[in-house]
Amino acid sequence: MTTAPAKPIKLVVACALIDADNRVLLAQRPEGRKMAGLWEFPGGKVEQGETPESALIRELEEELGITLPARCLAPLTFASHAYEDFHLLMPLYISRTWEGDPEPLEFQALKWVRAARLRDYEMPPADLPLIPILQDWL
Ligand SMILES: Nc1nc2c([nH]c(=O)n2[C@@H]2O[C@H](COP(=O)(O)OP(=O)(O)OP(=O)(O)O)[C@@H](O)[C@H]2O)c(=O)[nH]1
Repeated sequence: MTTAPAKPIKLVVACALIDADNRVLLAQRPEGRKMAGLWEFPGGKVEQGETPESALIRELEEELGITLPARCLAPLTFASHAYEDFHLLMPLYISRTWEGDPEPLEFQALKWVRAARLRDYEMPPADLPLIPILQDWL
């Protein structure tokens, strides 16, 4: 019997930013990248030497221009999804508090979305199981 070779696990951290109207921030992936045009939670890969929290704080600063102290991040849930060439493991944090107005520095667009409307936005397959969890929570 043969077993398929294990895919590398890619550790990506992401955050559901929630505004005063209880809407969640979705970001549209830029042109020219894999899954361009899909809507995702801001975040990115954990690099060597980083904790998940420090990676997320760095990504939110680079991608959105916001400052978010680690104490403002709470763990919400995670995604575990087999893509073709890697297995994605993505802790999803949640936050209601940060400094600055999110700007689409590395995205095509940003959108504040009500929980009930999340399915109107096409998201990467790994994110689909996260939607009902967020809807229950919000
Ligand atoms: N930030 C973020 N990434 C997500 C989400 N859902 C999801 O499948 N991903 C995947 O997680 C990976 C994030 O890596 P990345 O931010 O460094 O983006 P990337 O496309 O440049 O990755 P690459 O450098 O391997 O090509 C991508 O493969 C992206 O498709 C999500 O909601 N937020």
